[in-house]
Amino acid sequence: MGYLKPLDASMSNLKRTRCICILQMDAKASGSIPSTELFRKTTLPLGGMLWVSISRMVLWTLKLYPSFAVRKEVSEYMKHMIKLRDVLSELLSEALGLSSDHLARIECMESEHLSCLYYPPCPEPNLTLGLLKHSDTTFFTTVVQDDKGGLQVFHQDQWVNVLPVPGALLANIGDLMQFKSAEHRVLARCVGSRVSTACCFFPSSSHLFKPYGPIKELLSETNPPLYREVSNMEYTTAYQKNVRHRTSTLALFKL
Ligand SMILES: O=C(O)CCC(=O)C(=O)O
Ligand SMILES: [Fe+2]
Repeated sequence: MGYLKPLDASMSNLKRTRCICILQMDAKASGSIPSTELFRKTTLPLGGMLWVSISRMVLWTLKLYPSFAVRKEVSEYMKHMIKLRDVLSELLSEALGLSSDHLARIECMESEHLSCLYYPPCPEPNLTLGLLKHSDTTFFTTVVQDDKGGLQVFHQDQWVNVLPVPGALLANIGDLMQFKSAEHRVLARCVGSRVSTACCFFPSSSHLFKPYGPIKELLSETNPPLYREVSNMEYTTAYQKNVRHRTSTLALFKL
């Protein structure tokens, strides 16, 4: 990890991002269905139209050749991610002093969603971010980044580079775990593109309105709940509202 202070002051108010989500896939939905809505954010003023046009061409190519998005490798990758989720679920349960199947039983990470992100080179990386500062609205997310770097996590009041480690996966704690989720962002770079995949785990859509809250077995007089119960639907709705104002959503659910 390396610390990166000087850029931060000048970049903390940036609102422009330069990242295309080239594939979104819900692995449970009949094997693999590529989403046709592949955009993240397109808010570049200068040169933006050209960039958007190129992005649209990528979208059209994917629509014309949907098999691109359902390649065997993607399905295989998801199978491995699901196995990893099961192992992490057991390890996290045990680390909390619960039975190893506790988190699996409450079905808090039953669904998975894969995003493949493409960050094109940016002529003005000092004016644009690859991905704005955010926390994930998931239970947790695993990220694989290529060797270009650019991912940063907010730690002890500064942005810290998460340097790529060959063969390593990152596991990001998401908001639904209701610990302090890791705020992160991705820098834009002027030379060469960057790709990453983010595999998100969250409660299944059949539990959209199921309230999740502090685990009762872990509460005591000296360890009272810090957050109230919240459903995935309620949380996601609040998050989307808040993201526009760039304020913390977790804070809304604090007791
Ligand atoms: O591209 C990355 O390294 C991070 C992606 C990310 O944070 C996300 O998709 O939520
Ligand atoms: Fe993220």
